[in-house]
Amino acid sequence: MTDEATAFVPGHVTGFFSAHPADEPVQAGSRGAGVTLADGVEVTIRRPETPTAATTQHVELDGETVEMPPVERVLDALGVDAWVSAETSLPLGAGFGVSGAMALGTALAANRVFECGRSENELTALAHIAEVQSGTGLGDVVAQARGGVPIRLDPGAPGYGRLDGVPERPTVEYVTFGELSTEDVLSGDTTQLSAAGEDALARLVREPTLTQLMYASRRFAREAGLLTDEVTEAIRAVSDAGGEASMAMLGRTVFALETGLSDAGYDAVSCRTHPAGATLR
Ligand SMILES: Nc1ncnc2c1ncn2[C@@H]1O[C@H](COP(=O)(O)OP(=O)(O)O)[C@@H](O)[C@H]1O
Ligand SMILES: CC(C)(COP(=O)(O)O)[C@@H](O)C(=O)O
Repeated sequence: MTDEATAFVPGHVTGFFSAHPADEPVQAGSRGAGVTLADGVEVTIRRPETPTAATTQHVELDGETVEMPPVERVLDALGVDAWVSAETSLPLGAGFGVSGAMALGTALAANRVFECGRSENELTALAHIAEVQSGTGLGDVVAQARGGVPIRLDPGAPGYGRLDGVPERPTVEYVTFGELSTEDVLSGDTTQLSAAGEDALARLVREPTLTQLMYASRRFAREAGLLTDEVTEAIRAVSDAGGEASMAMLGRTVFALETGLSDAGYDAVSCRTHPAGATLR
């Protein structure tokens, strides 16, 4: 038995997606594609020192207490009380899948500390359901559990969702101009956005390459009406400098292949694709 465990979950930038609600959250989710990042989230789970109500569900991110509904849902689903502390270099709420990473990392680490006896698919499903029920994500968790450049062909947790991938592991750069509330977008009318997402997926399935991923993502961002001025300007500057960039969903963030953003004069963060899924340290 151990009193502490730590899991690493890669960040995940979605290039395009379509929303697929379902009566059962395990079957709900998104179709789409994106890139998992070696810049991720380390989630540590500890048994509460004094098991009182005030301390049992305590979530910290980079030393600050945060409200993180998906994490609390995961702990409730496992029937455990824990202290959760996470560290990341990624900005929260800006399209990097931080909430999904915290949910999946919590599931993996709590399973070890409290000896819940769940399998990887069961833990991925718990985190996926928690994100869907919280309205903070639809497809990040299953993408983060896979790693690489995931293509989400069918929505849902393992056993329902179906994934493939672009067989490349690019270095990407990213720059963020701020948050975009996932909850607000997903709780609105996603009809137009999802139609654009389905078109983008059909393109990528026909041509599963990085160039097509970036082209389909740019087209999606425009057709979904999600572009902001600074994002549009950065994408255009990367294109003018001969690179390929698009908007990270859902955030006021731009990601580009290789050195596209720095070549266009932006002070960007460079990051490798994460080749595998989430893992316990
Ligand atoms: N300072 C913060 N900024 C944005 N979200 C925050 C913050 N603190 C806590 N949260 C919670 O984190 C979650 C962010 O989820 P989401 O918008 O999907 O971002 P991400 O792309 O990082 O997953 C939301 O549940 C939100 O309530
Ligand atoms: C794009 C989004 C719906 C939200 O992503 P984030 O804002 O990073 O939580 C993601 O969960 C997906 O289904 O692809």
